[in-house]
Amino acid sequence: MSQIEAQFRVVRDGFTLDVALSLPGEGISALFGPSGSGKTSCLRAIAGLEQLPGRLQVGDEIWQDDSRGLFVPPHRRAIGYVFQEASLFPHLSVRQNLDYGRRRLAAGVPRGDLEETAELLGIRPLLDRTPHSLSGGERQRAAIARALLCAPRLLLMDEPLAALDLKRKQEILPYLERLHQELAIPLIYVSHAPDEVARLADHLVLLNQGSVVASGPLTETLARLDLPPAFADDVGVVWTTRLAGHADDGLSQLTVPGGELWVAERREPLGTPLRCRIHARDVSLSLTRAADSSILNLLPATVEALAPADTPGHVLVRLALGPTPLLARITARSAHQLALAPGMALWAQIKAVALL
Ligand SMILES: Nc1ncnc2c1ncn2[C@@H]1O[C@H](COP(=O)(O)OP(=O)(O)OP(=O)(O)O)[C@@H](O)[C@H]1O
Repeated sequence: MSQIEAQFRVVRDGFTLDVALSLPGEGISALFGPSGSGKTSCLRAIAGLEQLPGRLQVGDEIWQDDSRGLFVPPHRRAIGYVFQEASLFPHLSVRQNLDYGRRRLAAGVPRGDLEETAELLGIRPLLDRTPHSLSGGERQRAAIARALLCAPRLLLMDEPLAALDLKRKQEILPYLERLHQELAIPLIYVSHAPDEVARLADHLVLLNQGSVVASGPLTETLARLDLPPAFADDVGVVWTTRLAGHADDGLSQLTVPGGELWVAERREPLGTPLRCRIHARDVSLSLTRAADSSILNLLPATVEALAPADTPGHVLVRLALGPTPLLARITARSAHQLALAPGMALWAQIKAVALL
C-alpha cells in the first residue's frame, strides 16, 4: 500500500493540534511524545472516532477531505483499533469475541483465518475461555487478534501495553515483533515508552505540544541533534544489526553497515536481525585506537556534526560509521581538547550495548 497522508488542525481549550503526517504504507510507525502532545488525538482522527478539521488519505482511499465535504464514518474505514485496555465482550468466549468483527464484514471482504491468527498471537489454547479468566497480557493479545480479523487495511494501537505490568509487557512484546514480521498492512503505534518504540518501530514521528517535531526512519530520526529537551533524556541510536558469528570465549558478533559489535553470547541462528540501543552517554571518543582499554567495541568513525547537549557543559557529537549514525555525549571541554570538527576521523568507544 502506498503512503498514509494526514493533515489535521484544531484549536481547543488552549491546545492547538497542527500536524501533517506522511507515513509509510508498511511496517510500524510510532507516534511518540510526552503526555498531552496529541498522539491519541491524531490516532482517533485517523480512525474517524473524532472529526478534526483536515484531510486523510490511506493508500488510494480518501477517508476525509474537508474541501470536498468528504468524511468516511469510522465503521466504513477498514481499521483495526487496539486500545490501552482490551475491550472484549465479557459474556462471549475468546473465540466468539474474535469471530464478532469477522462476521460483520461486508460480503466479498476476505475473512482472516481465526485459528491462524490465534496461533500468531499464542492464544489458541485460550479460545474457549472467557475474557475475565485471562491475564491482562492474554486479553490484550486477544484484542489484537480480534482487530486483525476485521480485515483492516490499517492497524492502530494506542499504548497497548500501558496498562500492563513489566512482566506482562515483556510477555507480549515478542508477539508484537512477530506481528511486525508477518503483517502486510501498516501499523500506527502510539506510545510514550522509548523502549517499546526502539524495539518495534521502523518509522518515528515525534510529537510535542500538538506539533510534529521530527519524522522519518527510526535510526536517522533518533540520531538527530536538534530534538527538543522533551526527547533528550535518553538520547542515543537504535541499530538493526545481524548476528554474524560466535567466538569461543562467550561473545557473539553483530554487524551493521560500517561497523561491528561484540556482545554477550546470543543463541539465535546466524543472520538473525537483532536491534540494539546505544545511548550517547555510553559512547566516548579518542583520536587513536586505544590498545590499553578494556572496552571491546572500538569503532572507526567520522565526525558529522556537533551540537550542545541538554546537560550543561556537554555536547552531542553525531558520528558516521559508513552509512550508520552514532551519537556520543561528551563534555564540551573534551570536544575542545580533541579539536573535534566535522570530517574528522577518530575512534568511538562503546561502553554498553542494550540488546532490545
Ligand atoms: N475532546 C477533547 N476536547 C478538548 N480537549 C481535548 C480533547 N481530547 C484531548 N484534548 C486535549 O488535547 C491535548 C492532547 O491530548 P491527547 O490525548 O491527544 O495527548 P496524548 O499525547 O495522547 O497524551 P497521553 O500520552 O497523556 O495520552 C490534551 O491537552 C488534551 O487535554
